[in-house]
Amino acid sequence: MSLVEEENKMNQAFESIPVIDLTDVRSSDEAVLRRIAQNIKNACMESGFFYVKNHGIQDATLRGVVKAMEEFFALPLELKLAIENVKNPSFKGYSPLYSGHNDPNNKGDFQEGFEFGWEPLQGHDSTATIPAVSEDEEYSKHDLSANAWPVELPQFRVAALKYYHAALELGKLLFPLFALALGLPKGFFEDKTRHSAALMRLLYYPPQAGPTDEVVMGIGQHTDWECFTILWQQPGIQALQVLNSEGQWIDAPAIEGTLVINLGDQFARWTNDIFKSTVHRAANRSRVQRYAIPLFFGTDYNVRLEPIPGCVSPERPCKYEVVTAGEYVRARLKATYGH
Ligand SMILES: O=C(O)CCC(=O)C(=O)O
Ligand SMILES: [Fe+2]
Repeated sequence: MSLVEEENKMNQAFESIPVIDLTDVRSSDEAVLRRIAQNIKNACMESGFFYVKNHGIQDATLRGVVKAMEEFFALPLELKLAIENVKNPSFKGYSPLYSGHNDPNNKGDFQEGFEFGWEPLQGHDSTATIPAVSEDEEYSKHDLSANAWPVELPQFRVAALKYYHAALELGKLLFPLFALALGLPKGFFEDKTRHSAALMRLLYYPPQAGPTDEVVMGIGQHTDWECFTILWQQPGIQALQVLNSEGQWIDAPAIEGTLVINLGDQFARWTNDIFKSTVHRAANRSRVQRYAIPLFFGTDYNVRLEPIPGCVSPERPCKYEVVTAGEYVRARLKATYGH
């Protein structure tokens, strides 16, 4: 059965998000990988969201980055504004409250953020990754420019990059599984993900207890733009919600020991919407601060987002104009953050 035919048989709106066990993700046995890929495929076709457990990222690495975030966001505002993203040619650095407009109908996202991209981390084994470069001059400034670290906190950079590299490694293990899930050779995305167009955002959501105001969300409803996002969310606080096809917001609780993986628009474009890039939002209605860390993992900026065979048919023609990943991300950045 082709992917289009399989899709036609699915008509139930999802009501929960599955947890997938990655214990065997490093296996060299393709049959083992195929079993994991089958679970991933179901989740991708249904909601585009799943949790992963036994993902291999050390607790200490996560504790390190969370401590670093707490210290960073507690700095006086003027020190954070010294590295505000608008001062950086590739918009790395700090973003203040309300500066993002993920939902253009909102008054701004009620979150602070810190964004950075690939940088080598000495003594860590994923330094073999080459930095993002683009053959397209227009986009190269976006991925090549240096990160903007806070000088006051030297440990912040180390802790953030340690987690970045660990999450990047996990992301690289997932691409072959997505390829298998789509019935493609395992290495299909290899030559399309050489430069790790992966951006990490450290997010801080101040508490928003009190009467619910739908207009003030921590992050307004949106889809992500890349292939997939690896999201760590702080345990113990319910904030993230995912919209199903019946217009219901389904809670995506923070499950201890897991990460959320959600697909973004690049995968929706590769697959002509057979893999879902689903609308989601988050608001911290608790009385304590909440932290979250997405890593947005895309293909290289010069890669054209063309539909994969099996995802188009005469009844399901290609829904999207073919653009490069860089063109797409840049257009979304402009619409959301004005740069
Ligand atoms: O904070 C969260 O749980 C979600 C963040 C998110 O959706 C994003 O940054 O794209
Ligand atoms: Fe998102």
